[in-house]
Amino acid sequence: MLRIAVPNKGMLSETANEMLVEAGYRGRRNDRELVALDPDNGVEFFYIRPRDIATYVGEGVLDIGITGRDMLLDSESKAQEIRALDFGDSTFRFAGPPGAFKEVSDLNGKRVATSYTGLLSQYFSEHGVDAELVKLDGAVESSIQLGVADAVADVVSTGNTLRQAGLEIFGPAILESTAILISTPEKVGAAKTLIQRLEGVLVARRYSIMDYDIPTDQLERAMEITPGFQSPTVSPLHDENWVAVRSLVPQSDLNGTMDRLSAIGARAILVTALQAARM
Ligand SMILES: Nc1ncnc2c1ncn2[C@@H]1O[C@H](COP(=O)(O)OP(=O)(O)OP(=O)(O)O)[C@@H](O)[C@H]1O
Ligand SMILES: O=P(O)(O)OC[C@H]1O[C@H](OP(=O)(O)OP(=O)(O)O)[C@H](O)[C@@H]1O
Ligand SMILES: [Mg+2]
Repeated sequence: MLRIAVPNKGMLSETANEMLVEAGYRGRRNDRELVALDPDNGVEFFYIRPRDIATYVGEGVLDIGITGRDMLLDSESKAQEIRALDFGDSTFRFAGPPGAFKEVSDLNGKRVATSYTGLLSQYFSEHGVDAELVKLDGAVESSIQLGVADAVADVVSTGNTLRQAGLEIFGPAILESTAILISTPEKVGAAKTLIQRLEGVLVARRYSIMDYDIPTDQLERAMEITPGFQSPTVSPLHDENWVAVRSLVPQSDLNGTMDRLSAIGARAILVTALQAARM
C-alpha cells in the first residue's frame, strides 16, 4: 500500500486534493480527515501540515508527498524533488521599510524575521552575510512594525501582504517556489503509477486537442505551428490535396495557434478539451 502525504491546510491543500481526484483517487471527504484509505487504488492518504511533509517523506515513513519547494529546502529532509506540479507558485524575497535596504549585504548585523530559518541560514552562509534570524510561525510582515526585526524574508505571491504592511522588496529573489512531488530514491519506484497519473493530469490541464484540415503542400509549415508531443496524427482526406491533422496544443495560446494555422490556409480548426491523459 502506497502511503501519500498531502497538505491538510494552507495554500496547497485544495489544489493538491483536486489534482488527486482528477487522477482517479479518492478525495478528502472533509477538512478534519487526517487519514484516508483508498483500497481500490492501493493507496493511503495522510493529511499533514505542508511544512512537516518533507520530514515524514525524508524519514521514509511516507512514500511520496506534495509540498512546496521552499518547505523542502527549509527542512533537513533527505527527500528529493520528483517534479513540479504547476500550482502554488511563489517567490521567496527579502523586504524591509521603504529605502532602508538596497542589497543583501546591508543585512549584516541586522535582525531578519522568517518562518524559513533553514533556508535563510543556508542563504546567508552562501552569501557571507552575518545577520540574526528571528524565527516566527507566520504573519512575518508585522514583525518590523512590532520592533522584533529590521527586515523580513517571506513568501510573496501577489505582493498584497507586503504592500499592506508598507514594506518594500529588496535584493534578488532568494528562491522561486512551486508545489512539488517529493520522495526518496528508495520509495520513488513504488510511486510510479501515482506519478504517471499526476503527469497525465498536468497534461490535461495544460493542453487541448486541436483538429484541422490543411492543404498537403502546407503540411510542413503546419507541423512547425503544432509540433505536438511526439508527432501529430496526419490522416488522408477524400480530396487528396488536403490532409486532416490532430495535435496536442498548449492552452496558453489557443487563439494565436489558430490565427497562425488560418494564415497558412487551415480550415475547420476545432479545439476539444482533454479530460485525462497518459503520456
Ligand atoms: N500566497 C501564496 N501564494 C502561493 N503560494 C503560497 C502562498 N503562501 C504560501 N504559499 C506556498 O504554499 C506552501 C505552503 O504554505 P502555507 O502558507 O500554506 O503553509 P503554512 O504557512 O505552514 O500554513 P499556514 O499559513 O496555514 O500557517 C509553501 O510552499 C508556500 O510557498
Ligand atoms: O503576496 P501575497 O499574495 O500577499 O501572499 C503572501 C502571503 O501569503 C502567505 O501568508 P499566509 O496566508 O500563508 O499566512 P502566514 O504568514 O501565517 O503563513 C505568505 O506568508 C505571505 O504572508
Ligand atoms: Mg502560510
